[in-house]
Amino acid sequence: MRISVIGCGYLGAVHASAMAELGHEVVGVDVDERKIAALSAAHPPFFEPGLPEILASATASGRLRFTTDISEADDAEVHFIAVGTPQQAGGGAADLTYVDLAFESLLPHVADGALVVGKSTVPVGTAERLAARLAETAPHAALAWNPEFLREGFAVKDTLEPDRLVYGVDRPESAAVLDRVYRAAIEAGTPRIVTDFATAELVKTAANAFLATKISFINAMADIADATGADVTALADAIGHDARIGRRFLNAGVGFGGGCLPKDIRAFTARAEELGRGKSVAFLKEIDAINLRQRQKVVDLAVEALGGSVFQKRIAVLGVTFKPESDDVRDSPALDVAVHLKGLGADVIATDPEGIENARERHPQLEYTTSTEAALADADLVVLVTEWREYRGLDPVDTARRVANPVVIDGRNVLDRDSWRAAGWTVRGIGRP
Ligand SMILES: NC(=O)C1=CN([C@@H]2O[C@H](COP(=O)(O)OP(=O)(O)OC[C@H]3O[C@@H](n4cnc5c(N)ncnc54)[C@H](O)[C@@H]3O)[C@@H](O)[C@H]2O)C=CC1
Ligand SMILES: O=C(O)[C@H]1O[C@H](OP(=O)(O)OP(=O)(O)OC[C@H]2O[C@@H](n3ccc(=O)[nH]c3=O)[C@H](O)[C@@H]2O)[C@H](O)[C@@H](O)[C@@H]1O
Repeated sequence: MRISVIGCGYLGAVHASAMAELGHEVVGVDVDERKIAALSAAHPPFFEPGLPEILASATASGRLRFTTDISEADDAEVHFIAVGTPQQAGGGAADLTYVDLAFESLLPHVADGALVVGKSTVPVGTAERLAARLAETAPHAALAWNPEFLREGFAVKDTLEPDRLVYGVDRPESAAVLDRVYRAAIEAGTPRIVTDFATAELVKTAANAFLATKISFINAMADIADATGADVTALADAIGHDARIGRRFLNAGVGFGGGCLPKDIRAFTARAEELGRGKSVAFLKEIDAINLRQRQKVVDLAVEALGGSVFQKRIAVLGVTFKPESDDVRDSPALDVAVHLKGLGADVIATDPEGIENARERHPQLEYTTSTEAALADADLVVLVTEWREYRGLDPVDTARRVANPVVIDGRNVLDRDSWRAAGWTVRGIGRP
């Protein structure tokens, strides 16, 4: 099929490449010339495992090209909209400017019989509004909402082998078109839910709200564990054995960040308030507050570990991205902690395998190094805030020799406390003695 993907960021670049990998003819469109130049040269403009390989093979096959010229989307049968929906400046609601602009710029290029498919995460009601606009200007085309559930770090696999497909449609023909797009996944038995626009939009928001709630729940338990000497990791293991609860997303620590969970729960709250249903999701404000307190907790632990002040103390911050296997620093708890410690007068040196460039762009005031050894050298305190494999795998004996003072705050509860303590370290975790 001929497909266009409007917006080639973390979601769109992977989607476009994956669709071409599946055999479709794909054009990726973005307004960012640098991004398009990089993608056209088969260089991913961000770090995502597996993307370089499929981008290279799809580009070489001739089935994938990138452009800043939206008129090249003209002959596509399916147009995916994958532009950003960030948090509005000065409020919690989603900023739909990019969706609206992309949609308007696409309208003159929508052929009769084409399907416009929203992938961006939007407030419920958006699809209905855009469908009405489409009916005015391209009455022989249709709209669908097909939310995306990929995780950064696993984006390629999640796109090629999704755990479910959700189609929000207003006519059966649209579902049939999407079935052709996702034929491979459907033949592999992927569950598919065909529903209306509002439900499809809400499925996405609800899924992210649930995941955020799960993380804040365990972080709330970690706080009680801290007050009582209990161990939140053992608690999570024990409740996680109950299949109704499940162990995944019960890792206590510095909390959730990224370009999605934080802004999505705020946008959901704002939309529910607009609908007069603010009370129903008021708990999400508490989920957000618990999450942000985790960042402060790690900073407080650092101050405490250094005897009440971090002023002019050398602190090695391990990790700046919001999670491992990504270079994304959007709303990153790790970077927030580093910035906060710097603000308290600490001599912070932050390191990360992939995120330094993005971090430096946002916070040039911090000192960065890509070398873990250089970060650790003569540190008065080590703060692990993104659980990259290389930090989890640090040898406590060797690491103790590099630092000035063997004290570590394990902001992700990933270090083996016994072996670190046996090597002379003072170890502080989150919700663990
Ligand atoms: N990043 C992720 O893991 C996931 C993101 N999403 C949702 O997907 C959407 C996109 O997110 P990301 O890819 O992370 O954002 P991003 O910021 O990485 O990418 C958005 C892209 O859209 C481009 N763009 C903006 N206006 C445009 C226009 N008028 N025409 C063409 N391109 C335009 C930007 O230049 C940028 O490259 C958001 O709604 C997000 O919530 C959903 C699931 C996963
Ligand atoms: O809408 C989106 O963009 C995506 O948001 C999340 O994906 P992602 O942001 O890539 O990352 P997650 O793996 O969900 O992690 C989010 C944050 O939660 C934190 N987290 C995760 C799990 C956990 O147990 N504890 C915890 O603190 C991570 O460190 C990270 O900061 C969802 O998992 C995806 O399904 C969704 O498509």
